[in-house]
Amino acid sequence: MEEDFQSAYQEEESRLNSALQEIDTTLERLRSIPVYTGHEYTEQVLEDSREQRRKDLAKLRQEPYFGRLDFQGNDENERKPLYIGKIGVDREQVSDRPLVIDWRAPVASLFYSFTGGTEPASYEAPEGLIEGLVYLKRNVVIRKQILERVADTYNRDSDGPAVSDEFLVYRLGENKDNRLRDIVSTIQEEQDKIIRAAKNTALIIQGVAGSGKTTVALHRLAFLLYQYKDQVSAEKMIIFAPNRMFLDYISDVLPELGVGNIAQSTFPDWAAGVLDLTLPEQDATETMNRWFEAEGAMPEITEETPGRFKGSTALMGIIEASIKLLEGSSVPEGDFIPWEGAVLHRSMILRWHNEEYAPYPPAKRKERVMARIHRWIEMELKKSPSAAAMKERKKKGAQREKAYSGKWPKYEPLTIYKQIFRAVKVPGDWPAEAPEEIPAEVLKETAKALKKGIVREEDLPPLLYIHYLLNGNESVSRFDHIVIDEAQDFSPFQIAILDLYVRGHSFTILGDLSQGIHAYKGVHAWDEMQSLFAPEHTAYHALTRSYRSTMEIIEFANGILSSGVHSPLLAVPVFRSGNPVRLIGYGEQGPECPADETDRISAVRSALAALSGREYRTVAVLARTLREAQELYTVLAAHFEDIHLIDGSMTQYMGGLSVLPVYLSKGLEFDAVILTDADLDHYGTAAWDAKLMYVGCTRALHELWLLHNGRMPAYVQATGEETVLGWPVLE
Ligand SMILES: Nc1ncnc2c1ncn2[C@@H]1O[C@H](COP(=O)(O)OP(=O)(O)OP(=O)(O)O)[C@@H](O)[C@H]1O
Repeated sequence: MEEDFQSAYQEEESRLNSALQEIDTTLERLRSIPVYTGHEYTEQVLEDSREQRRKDLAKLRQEPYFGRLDFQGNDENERKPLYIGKIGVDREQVSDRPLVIDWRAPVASLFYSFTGGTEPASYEAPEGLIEGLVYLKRNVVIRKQILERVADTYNRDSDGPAVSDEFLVYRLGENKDNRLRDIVSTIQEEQDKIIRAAKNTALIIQGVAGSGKTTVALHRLAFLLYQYKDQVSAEKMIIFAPNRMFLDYISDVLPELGVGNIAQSTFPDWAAGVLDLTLPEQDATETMNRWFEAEGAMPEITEETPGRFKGSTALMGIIEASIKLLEGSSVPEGDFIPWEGAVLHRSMILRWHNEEYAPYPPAKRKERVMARIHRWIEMELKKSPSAAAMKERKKKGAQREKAYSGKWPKYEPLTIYKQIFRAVKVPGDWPAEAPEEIPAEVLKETAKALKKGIVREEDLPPLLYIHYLLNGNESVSRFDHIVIDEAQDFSPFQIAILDLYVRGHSFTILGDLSQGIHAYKGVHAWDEMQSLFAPEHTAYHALTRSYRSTMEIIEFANGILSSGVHSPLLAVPVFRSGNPVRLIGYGEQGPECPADETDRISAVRSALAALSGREYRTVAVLARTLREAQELYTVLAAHFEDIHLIDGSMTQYMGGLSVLPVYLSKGLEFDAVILTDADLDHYGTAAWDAKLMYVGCTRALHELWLLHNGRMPAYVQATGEETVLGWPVLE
């Protein structure tokens, strides 16, 4: 075994040296060609491609590839070692086998999809299905040109037919810094299927916590840019994420994959841009406070909860009907008379409006009709008997034109939205009462907020829809692809709106219903979203394997899922074992928690002190509410360096020691997590409380400690080998 390893290592070292030499020689040759700065088009194109190659090779020199796959196609007479890296590079002689194959290339898909066994494997190439035998799947770790590790994940010539998880487990065991990383060297089969799925589909992915949803979505973007390079561009792709700090957290992955310029936004930021609205900055925080900071049980969520109703397609119907009503009565009453003696009959204006410009949306239609009226005025002016009369008429005509334009309905989304909720005076022929389909409580609350000038996040989809119905989307350039992360917090209405702004229903929609802590506005079942698309335009995938946490943490979190969240979607762990989950009561004593240090803050301090010897790079203290997080932070800041409070307003994730309310931890991960207040005073027995607890527990990669004062909810079960009670014994 050791001998095999030695020889594999030597073989790879010598291949690395020759690859580096080849890269250097090519690079030297390319650098010796003078840079072309002239105006000849063909020369410019050649120079661009040389420059791209110089850049690729310079990058490749540090870490040329990460994997090797030995494959022999059925119609080939020898097995070929294929080296797979983040960037593909051809040899100087293009007919030769590439020096490095891009991980997104068709043949490289075998590196991910091959799951062992002696049967032939196949991949889809442009020329058709290629079948053959895989002999070797090998991971190599190269850093700064040094070969650090060689691990065979599959070897046909050895005994075991299965693909080994050893390298994956090694990778997962590493400590993390403050950024999400690429996973090109260890993408798993079920993830690869999603990454390489066809472009024009609304993919809906339900994935348990830590199943790689965010990571997979980012790799998928890189794949789409490679596979459909003539049809899509990075500038026309967008990622929607829950907040700006999360966008910062994921911001390194795409550049690592050689992809730049993809827009990243939160839905409110994007919507505010389309609507040209300035949203009050505190809005999201206010909504969070309403739902997460209140004492006692969460209010019941029904279809009449404002966020749920305003996110429903029922409201879309109400808006459509209201705009129709407005449109039907938009041409002002009476003929248009620019000055005495000239008459443009309303019947003519109606003909323009209802027939000639009928295909245009209302706001555009009004623009066209008014432009036509303007042209009519100019023709009439020419009939003036004298220059003086013309001047007089011109002045009067302009005034009346302006007045006439003012009599049209105000085609402005916020005004119409306020009218629908009867927060302002409604147009003359609208009924005084609001549409009866709007639940009374929603009507009252929304009208009250709108009268005060408050626009909430939940008001954005309806506002956008009104904007769309008024103006159409002809003038905006549509996206080539949209990624929606944490999609369980999105409403069907949001998705329906985004579908108007993307070509070919090209979506990657990822989320986890078990983490649906924003159920007051998000979906409760994926069908709510899937039913927006025709069956041939949508596909559903489930990711059940979880990569983030140790087996102990996953098993423990599964207990919360099954007995608290009541979800059948349990996570399947990778075989990576770590320390047991620790449950500690404040009142308990231990060698690291002296008798007098029995309160909450002392317990957290003791826990942090105990963990500090373990060299974790990111540690989180998760409180139940923001207020409690703030209190903890104030005290801890005096004792610990590199400590940060995450309060929802941050735009950057700093790593180190973070103190935050549990609901803001969604999407993030930490080497170690201390979840304070894991007791019945802070987490009730409802599924929603269990979801919050599940989110908190699944943030931990290697270590999870729960501190509690008194009884814990029944779904926190201290059974089995994966948990241990009390403080650790001093080592
Ligand atoms: N195939 C893989 N190889 C190595 N690491 C992986 C793989 N898949 C996922 N991971 C790691 O697992 C962790 C979780 O990934 P990610 O945050 O993308 O998951 P998620 O499903 O979005 O999680 P959550 O819903 O809990 O926020 C990350 O550290 C990621 O690097």
